[in-house]
Amino acid sequence: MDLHLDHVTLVYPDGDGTLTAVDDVDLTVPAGTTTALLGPSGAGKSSLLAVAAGLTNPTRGTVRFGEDVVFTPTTTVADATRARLDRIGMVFQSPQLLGSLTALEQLELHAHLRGRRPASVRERAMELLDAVGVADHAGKRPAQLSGGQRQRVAIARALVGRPEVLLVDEPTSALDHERGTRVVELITGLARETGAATLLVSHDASTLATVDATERMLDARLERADTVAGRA
Ligand SMILES: Nc1ncnc2c1ncn2[C@@H]1O[C@H](COP(=O)(O)OP(=O)(O)OP(=O)(O)O)[C@@H](O)[C@H]1O
Repeated sequence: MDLHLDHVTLVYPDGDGTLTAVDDVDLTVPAGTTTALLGPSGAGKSSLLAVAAGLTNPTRGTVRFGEDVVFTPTTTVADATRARLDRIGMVFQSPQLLGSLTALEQLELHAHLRGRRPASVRERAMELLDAVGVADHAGKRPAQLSGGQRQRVAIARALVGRPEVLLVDEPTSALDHERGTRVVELITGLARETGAATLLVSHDASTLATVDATERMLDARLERADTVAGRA
């Protein structure tokens, strides 16, 4: 399913006034592809991701999956939570794994919370741990894994519910260039295989060789690609 942000604006209250963190952004991420979102600190990247994830409603505009309007200015918390559980996978800057669970259990719990049938979950979870290169560590807890391995488990966990949309916030910030590049490559490959429309926020353009498209955000707006190329 394609991800569409249609005229998305997000305004925060700010003292006596307001702050426009996202200003009339139009963006489509086709199913199975990965779009990277770059831009300086404070440009609005995390705010845009939060709207795409239904963590906050847009002030104006809508988020669609295909033709299906999923988040609007009036979406209820219950509907947003349900859509997030059923249809969206998220990877955060830090892996946010549960300390007492093994890698495999992190995925199983996540799938069960999403109401997936137990019988199919273990097989899918092992497939994904294999796909991200940590199948040999399925029985280990986070403290027994390296930073890169933990991030790989978090990526597998985000995909275990078979999400239509995958949202990734700075997955490489704790990794060196080599590992960061490999994690982005892994995400773009999995997006292609699973058909998830993937939006990936990054600070580090040098790790993005494998993404399908790059957008740059500045002062709450998207710059178009030709503008970016002109400035590169
Ligand atoms: N909850 C909030 N309330 C008020 N203002 C906020 C809130 N969250 C973010 N902002 C402001 O919105 C603007 C965009 O912030 P955002 O975190 O989306 O930027 P970013 O591009 O993700 O930055 P970074 O790369 O540093 O994470 C900033 O001016 C920020 O101060």
